[in-house]
Amino acid sequence: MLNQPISLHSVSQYRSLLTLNPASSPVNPVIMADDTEEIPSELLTLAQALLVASKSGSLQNVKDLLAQGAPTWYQDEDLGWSCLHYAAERRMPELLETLLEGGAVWNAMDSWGRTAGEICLSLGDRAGWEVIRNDGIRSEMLAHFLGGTSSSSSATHLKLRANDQSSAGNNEVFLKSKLTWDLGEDGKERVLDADGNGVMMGWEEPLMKQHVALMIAGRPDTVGLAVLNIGFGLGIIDRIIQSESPRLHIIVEAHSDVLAHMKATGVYDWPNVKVLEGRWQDHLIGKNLKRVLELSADGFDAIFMDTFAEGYEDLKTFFESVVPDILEPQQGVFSFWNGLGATNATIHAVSSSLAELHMEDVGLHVQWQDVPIAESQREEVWKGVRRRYWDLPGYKLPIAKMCMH
Ligand SMILES: C[S@@+](CC[C@H](N)C(=O)[O-])C[C@H]1O[C@@H](n2cnc3c(N)ncnc32)[C@H](O)[C@@H]1O
Repeated sequence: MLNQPISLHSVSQYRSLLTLNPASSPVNPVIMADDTEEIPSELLTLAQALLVASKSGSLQNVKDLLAQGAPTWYQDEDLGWSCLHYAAERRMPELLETLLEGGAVWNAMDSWGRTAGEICLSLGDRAGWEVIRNDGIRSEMLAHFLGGTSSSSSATHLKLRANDQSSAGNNEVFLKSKLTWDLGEDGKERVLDADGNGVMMGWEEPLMKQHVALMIAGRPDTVGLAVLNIGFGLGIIDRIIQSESPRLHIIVEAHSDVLAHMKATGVYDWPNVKVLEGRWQDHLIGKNLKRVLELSADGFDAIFMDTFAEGYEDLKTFFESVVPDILEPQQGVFSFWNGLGATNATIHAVSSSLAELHMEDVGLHVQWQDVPIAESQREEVWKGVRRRYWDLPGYKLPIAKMCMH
């Protein structure tokens, strides 16, 4: 596609905060109008003509400019809009297709962190949005096959491992960070790290309920279930799992403050609970995995993954290298907190689809449940929290099972 540096978007997972707000994300320099001294004047003229044509010209006009080499990566100074943003306002899917074929970047963000996809959504233009989303999936898959997503070989692709050394972006730093438990202004319990990032917040309880309902729903004998949960946090999901009386309930937790809290509140004494202290990587990768399987020889009926300050690559390692070996192959369900691209609807959709394709690669077939979460949009929920880790009205909840061929 193109080699110019464009806005760099980090897709974070697990409440890491390197999302899409330009004020807080590690954004590469966007090529905007104020960088004009770096752009040869003929190219600049073509770039500006393409913005105008995308905004109000004909499709042929846009095609002609692309044929002349007009750059699709240029974003104007006022709004930070690219040709794709202007085209998105016109509800012309074919125009979007033409620009994307001409090299426009599906996830270029404007000054407010919105992609052209958000413009389509705000206008109710589903067809236009799908054109952009599908291009995003194609382009991210291609980047993945070429090995470009986890390294930073191209600044235009989703960066699946956030380059953030703070507590919210680096698991090692987080695990040394002091945690505090308090009540938010919404009256709900929350746990914050030393930087004031929300590690887990009470507004998520209905979501956690939904995860358990969908993982365990329709199972006739919940008493017989073996469940594995990664990441205790506030223990919301573990309490819900306990109410289903599983025969085995393993909790893997790495943070010493959380472990101390669990001891102090009697979690270690819950029926059939076994707490594995340490990182999931220590217990579930390599030879130690065997020890966990000895606790449930047929594998686990439900596995849930919800950590903090880890990236998509960690989640991918989990579902590639752990899940297929320990999920009960007939009925077992794997689910995870889907915080992928959590502040931008288009990026949430594209990164969820990318995860789906990666799961298919290892024989996990995923179905998505669209869950509305109006609660997360309330202002008081986020008072006293450094940054929102979630900013969407809807959540794509994954339910994955091994494909039986
Ligand atoms: C978001 S909270 C989990 C919330 C939980 N689902 C609930 O319902 O309350 C994330 C938890 O994962 C733990 N954690 C982070 N990295 C981990 C790792 N690599 N292995 C195991 N636990 C980890 C954190 O200490 C934290 O307790």
